[in-house]
Amino acid sequence: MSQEHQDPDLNALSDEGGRIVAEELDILRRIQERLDREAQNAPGQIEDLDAQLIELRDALAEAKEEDQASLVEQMHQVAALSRTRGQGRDAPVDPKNPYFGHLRLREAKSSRQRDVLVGKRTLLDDGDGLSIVDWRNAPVSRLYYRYEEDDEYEEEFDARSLEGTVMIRRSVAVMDASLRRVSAPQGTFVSDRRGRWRDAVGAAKPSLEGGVGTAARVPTGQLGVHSDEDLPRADKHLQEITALIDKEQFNLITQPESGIVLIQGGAGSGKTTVALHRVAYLAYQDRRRFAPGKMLIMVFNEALVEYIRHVLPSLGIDGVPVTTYRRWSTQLLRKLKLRIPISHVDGVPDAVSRFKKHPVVLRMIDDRIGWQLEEAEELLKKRLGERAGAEAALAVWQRNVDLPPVVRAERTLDQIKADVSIPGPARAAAETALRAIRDDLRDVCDDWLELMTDSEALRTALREYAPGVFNDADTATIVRWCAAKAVLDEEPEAEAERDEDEAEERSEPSIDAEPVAPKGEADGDGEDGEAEATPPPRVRTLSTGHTVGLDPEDDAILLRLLQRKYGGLFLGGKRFEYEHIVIDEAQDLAPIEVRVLLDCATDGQSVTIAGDRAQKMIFDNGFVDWPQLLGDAGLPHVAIQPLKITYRSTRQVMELSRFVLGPLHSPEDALIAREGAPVGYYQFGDTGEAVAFLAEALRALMQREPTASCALVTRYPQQADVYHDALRIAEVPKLRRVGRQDFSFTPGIDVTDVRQVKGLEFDYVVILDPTIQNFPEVIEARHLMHIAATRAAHQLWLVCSGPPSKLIPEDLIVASLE
Ligand SMILES: Nc1ncnc2c1ncn2[C@@H]1O[C@H](COP(=O)(O)OP(=O)(O)OP(=O)(O)O)[C@@H](O)[C@H]1O
Repeated sequence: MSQEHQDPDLNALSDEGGRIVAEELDILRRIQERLDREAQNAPGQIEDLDAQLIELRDALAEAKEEDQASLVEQMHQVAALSRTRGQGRDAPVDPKNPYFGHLRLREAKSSRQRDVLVGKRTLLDDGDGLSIVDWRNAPVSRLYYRYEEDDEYEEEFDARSLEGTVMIRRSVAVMDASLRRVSAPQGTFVSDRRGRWRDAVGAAKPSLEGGVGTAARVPTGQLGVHSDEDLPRADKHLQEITALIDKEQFNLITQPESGIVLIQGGAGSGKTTVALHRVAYLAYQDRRRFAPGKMLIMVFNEALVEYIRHVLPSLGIDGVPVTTYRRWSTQLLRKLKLRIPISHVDGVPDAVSRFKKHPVVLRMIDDRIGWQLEEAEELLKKRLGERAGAEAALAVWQRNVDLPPVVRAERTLDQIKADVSIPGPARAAAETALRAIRDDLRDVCDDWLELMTDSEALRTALREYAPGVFNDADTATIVRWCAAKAVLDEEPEAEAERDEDEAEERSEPSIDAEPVAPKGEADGDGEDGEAEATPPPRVRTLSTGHTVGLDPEDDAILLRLLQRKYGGLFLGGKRFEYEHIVIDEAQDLAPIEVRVLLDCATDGQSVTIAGDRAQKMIFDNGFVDWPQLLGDAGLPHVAIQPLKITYRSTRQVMELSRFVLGPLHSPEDALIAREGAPVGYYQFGDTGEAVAFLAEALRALMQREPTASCALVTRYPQQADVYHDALRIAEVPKLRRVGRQDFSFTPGIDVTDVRQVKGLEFDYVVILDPTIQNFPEVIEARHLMHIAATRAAHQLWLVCSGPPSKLIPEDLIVASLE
């Protein structure tokens, strides 16, 4: 039902609130009437946008100064529309949800006022002074994101400087064609479904002042801070987030298309939000270059894959592959058809995993390639001997020094073959040598086997490049485990005979291999199809009963070897690459993995890296801080862009989370978060008592706030099983046990363990049994408890049925006993 059919009741608002809301209702009505008119009058009519552009350009040349601003703006809008339509992806303004921001601008020169609305599509001004600008149309929407109400603005549009004052800046929520919320500097006003408007309380934005006095008051022992389920909440609708994006976030989203943007931000500061909006922004700027299939979003776990896939359509970028590193690398390696079967073994010893993620491996790869090239040159020289033309042939090889090794050998071979100025005998000798060199350089499986099984070289590298990192026992484990990989070099006879075609398929990758479309490679959809198309994964079983296969960490090593040898990854003769790559939660990747990803970006390296040093979950990748990761990944000069405001969690949650982090938290980070309900600590003698208390609180919560999401988070999965079973018996509604990242992202109660919840968000979080055993005073426990706590948007409880962890502030525990 649209707003016009309702009878809004503004009686409960102050005069100012009433005036603001009435003004917004009027604008919405005018826009909706116009959209109705357009839909009736000209269904399917396609405007000649090019003609409009030319008209506007001519008008601009002759326009009076006071009209220029509006004309330039319209030109931008038409140009943007034209770009979108040119790709056949036009979508009209959605009358149910036409815009989310409102600016009233007064131009300095003409003193004329115009209303510019910001939304997800463009609607040109048809003379009534109202237009909608696509938020991705940066020159215009920049005014919305960069300026506050009453600010004077000065912006360059196409080399013209436009000046004026922002008279009004409001964000609005239109849901199902009805205006439901208006946020203005004067206040936030909300309407229920029946059109009754009121002032919103407790909705203060995070600010440096801390919004004192706006905390939602919650009776002790009650889970839940919202009394009115009718109230639309900011954090549940991504479209609204687009309205709320702040200046710093917008600056990051609209960074130049090329180059690496590294975002460091605390939990809930909007890193993922910024990264996804950046993808949408780039796609809008250049749909051809940043087509969905040419971008990649790499996230930490399957739950985030699912969550982001849900979100992409609302940003207009569905079709962008979203995946995890593991899935991506395994699928890619299978497509590359190496002669070693791509199947992984479990139970990799910690020391081995740590070694394979350590930058030492990058150095070992570089060293190995260095030796190979030296040996190659020696061989070439030896074969050429004193023959006439030897120097000329050698000079060709040396001239190609900057090419990737395999390409260098191939190119040199071709050039020498074609160079008739080199006498025949020298040419023939060079050709023989170069063929052998090329074949040797191409064999990355051999490289990998050598790296793993040359025990002496391994020991030396560990000693030299990672002194003190691996002790003698670690080194022994690494050498032993890796040496066993030698067996992968042997093709079991039965298998080789069983399927000759298959063996053929697994031959060394070649730049001229059969074409395989890169699209779908990493989009996750191919997982099943992938399994069908690729030889079933196999491992070798030794007589000892041990299975030998690749370790998960080997994927990155093999991919890196291929990149170094071939100058990239090639599928079907084409470089496998992306126009833009998002790497989320980058602190949990190893430098070698980041390096592999970066080298999958096209020239210009358009990459967004987001992460938080405080949210480490992988502890064996050697991550200490960004400068070191960037250095190891070959990016020493990338600037780190901070996001400082916490949007997800309240000040109370963040204060507790900082205490939990202890020395891992950098004290210079200011805490900017909105006020909220106090963190609750509840101590019980045993689990049964805790369950009884929780069951009551959760039942009441689900009754009061049926749309709420709540996570009950344990340290270990088995503990989640226990709580889940007990709560189920206690008939807690909408209860789910989430054990394998299979969140439904719907209202209800998810019982899960801390490793599942990374990157996610819930209205309420209860950490179950934060005891001294579950969360001891060690780095890993600090990070894990911090991650669990910062998933809470509104309220956090700690429910403990054992001696409490030292990571919980003493005064919180004491207060709970009073
Ligand atoms: N400018 C903003 N105004 C209001 N809410 C915002 C803003 N930016 C982000 N948010 C909201 O804050 C929450 C956290 O955002 P997001 O998940 O992007 O943060 P993050 O930094 O990736 O978090 P984490 O590192 O904890 O996973 C989301 O609900 C998001 O919609």
